[in-house]
Amino acid sequence: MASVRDNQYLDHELHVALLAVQRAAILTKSVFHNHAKGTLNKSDASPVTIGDFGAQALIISALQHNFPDDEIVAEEEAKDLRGEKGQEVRETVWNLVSQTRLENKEYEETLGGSVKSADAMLDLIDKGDSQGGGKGRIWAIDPIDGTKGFLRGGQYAVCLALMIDGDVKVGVLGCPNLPISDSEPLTEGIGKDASDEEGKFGVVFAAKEGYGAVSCPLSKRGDLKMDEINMKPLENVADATFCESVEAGHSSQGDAAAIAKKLGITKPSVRMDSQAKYGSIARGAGDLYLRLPVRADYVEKIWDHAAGELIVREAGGMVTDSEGNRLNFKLGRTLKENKGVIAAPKNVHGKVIEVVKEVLGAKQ
Ligand SMILES: Nc1ncnc2c1ncn2[C@@H]1O[C@H](COP(=O)(O)O)[C@@H](OP(=O)(O)O)[C@H]1O
Ligand SMILES: [Mg+2]
Ligand SMILES: [Mg+2]
Ligand SMILES: [Mg+2]
Repeated sequence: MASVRDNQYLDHELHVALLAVQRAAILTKSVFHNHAKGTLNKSDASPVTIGDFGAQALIISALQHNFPDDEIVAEEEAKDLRGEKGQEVRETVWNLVSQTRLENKEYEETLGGSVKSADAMLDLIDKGDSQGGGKGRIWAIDPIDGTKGFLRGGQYAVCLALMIDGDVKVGVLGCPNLPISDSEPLTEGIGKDASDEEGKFGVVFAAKEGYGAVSCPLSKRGDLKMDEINMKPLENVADATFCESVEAGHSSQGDAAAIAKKLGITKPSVRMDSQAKYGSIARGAGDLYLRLPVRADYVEKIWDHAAGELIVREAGGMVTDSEGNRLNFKLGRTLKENKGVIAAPKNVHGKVIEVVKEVLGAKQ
């Protein structure tokens, strides 16, 4: 198979996305270790931190520099950082954004260098307000996915995807707290080699549609030494390790346990925040990702899935909703046609969906 690296189609996009995610991950890592996280509560009562704002500003700055005509759907907005009320948080975020750069100067130039001012930073954050849809080039950004994990010291991911006419073409996930090595077992917390070592920390996963998936250590320089990754072959679904959200409010852990039992799975679930779940199964550290609706009225957001979905598919897996339908990224900022997410190796995906339908159907 052609690899992510050996074809020029969308190569600049992939390169910029990889560098932008690495730079943003340097910022989030520094917040994770050195700062009060400056948590605010959003209107839906979910948290957002200075790390989320700073990472979004840096990623959008890099995209605007390289692809000024592209649209951007990003999770956060700058409203709470504006005016007198927002001054303190704004200044903290600005400090972070103005100080964070890749150590490799050439790479930093590729990203367009620093943001010019605090006001420019706020405007960049608000450039992520596209309504999305099925036409043209649209980037989806989740600057910190798994904010609750980030606050708890668990897993989180910096997520960036490019959609063209509603199809995900490029996906990048920076996971600063996952083990660097693809052969480490599935982990809930910080991997033993995830700490700084020659400027390396955690892992970045990437995929380009039709060209496979890769992983590479995150590094302060922005170096890109990529290895191909693949889902682990799984002959018997009963032997699977499955992962799910740490947050019971995001995915029904009771339904997942019932599904696992019916599939004959005996290993306990690995609970992990964020799209690190997609990256982990794509590199064969686990087999299944089950995300089962808790509330009928919740609609999944495109930035929570776009990058991870492509990475799992390109690593040889299949990703659908709980009814077996592909995720539809063409409908705006949300996946309004889909409920839940089931990611699995292709050969067992049908069996898993059958059991998911039985278990969810029996509740109605
Ligand atoms: N009721 C709900 N059901 C499913 N997902 C939810 C949810 N409420 C919030 N989320 C999403 O779950 C994401 C985290 O997923 P996970 O549980 O896999 O770590 C959050 O992303 P953010 O942390 O970017 O806000 C948020 O968008
Ligand atoms: Mg959020
Ligand atoms: Mg998210
Ligand atoms: Mg987020």
